Amino acid sequence: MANWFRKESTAEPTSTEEKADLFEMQASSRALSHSPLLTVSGVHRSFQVGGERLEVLKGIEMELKPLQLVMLKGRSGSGKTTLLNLIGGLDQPNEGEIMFLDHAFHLGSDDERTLVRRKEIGFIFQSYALMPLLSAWENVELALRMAGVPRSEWKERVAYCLELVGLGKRMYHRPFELSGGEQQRVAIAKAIAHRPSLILADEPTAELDSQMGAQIMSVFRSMIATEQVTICMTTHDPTILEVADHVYEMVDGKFVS
Ligand SMILES: Nc1ncnc2c1ncn2[C@@H]1O[C@H](COP(=O)(O)OP(=O)(O)OP(=O)(O)O)[C@@H](O)[C@H]1O
Repeated sequence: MANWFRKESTAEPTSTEEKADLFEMQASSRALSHSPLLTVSGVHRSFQVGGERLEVLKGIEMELKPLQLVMLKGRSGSGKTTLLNLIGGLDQPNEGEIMFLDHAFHLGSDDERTLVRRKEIGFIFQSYALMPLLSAWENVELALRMAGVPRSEWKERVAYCLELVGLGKRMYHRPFELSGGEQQRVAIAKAIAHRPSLILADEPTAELDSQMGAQIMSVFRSMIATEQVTICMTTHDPTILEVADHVYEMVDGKFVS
């Protein structure tokens, strides 16, 4: 663990609880300081496909500042999801650095990145990724259980998150009893429930009509204000891009300005 936690005090955290406390302290001090939440420097990612090497990311430089809504745009296959996976610690670069809070995602082991991810990152996918047999309430509760949030906090937090996304009256519906926009709002409540500092969303509005897409963006905006979260998402939709604080355009594995 020596490389993983930057020493801001002389005592290394040892237990999972101590590490969790440290994450929270780092996240809140980061939000106050306005220094970047995430920095990507010189990142390359390639894949071996058959006998060939496919260069997908070719030197990415990027920064996410606290409380920003940042969007990645680019043609299909340009590398947006590959980058989102690296930022979320689901994958590692072949070259370059990814610093998230004070964690070096390019160096950490799978287990170390998983620990940070569970605590600090929420994911939202185009296809909602809800458990079909569980109600909206149970889906959000499951996210809290997975993140190790004490059971005593679940009830209040689940109710709060579902209210935040405007589903106060649909808490006990199962996914098939909800519209696409409502299902995506459950997915958002799930992603935010454990109080992450970063939300990563891959095409969160792609399955929705423009009115529902606009509603999701308005939920994102209120989440940034009330939950002190930073959001990085991919989109193809030009009307949605207008809402962003910053847009990175990817062309063939690189950002163009
Ligand atoms: N694990 C992998 N192995 C091999 N090739 C991969 C892998 N992951 C991604 N790729 C390739 O990398 C390229 C970029 O894929 P990526 O999913 O990042 O694009 P994208 O910009 O998100 O596209 P879309 O908008 O269609 O989702 C594609 O050509 C894809 O086939």
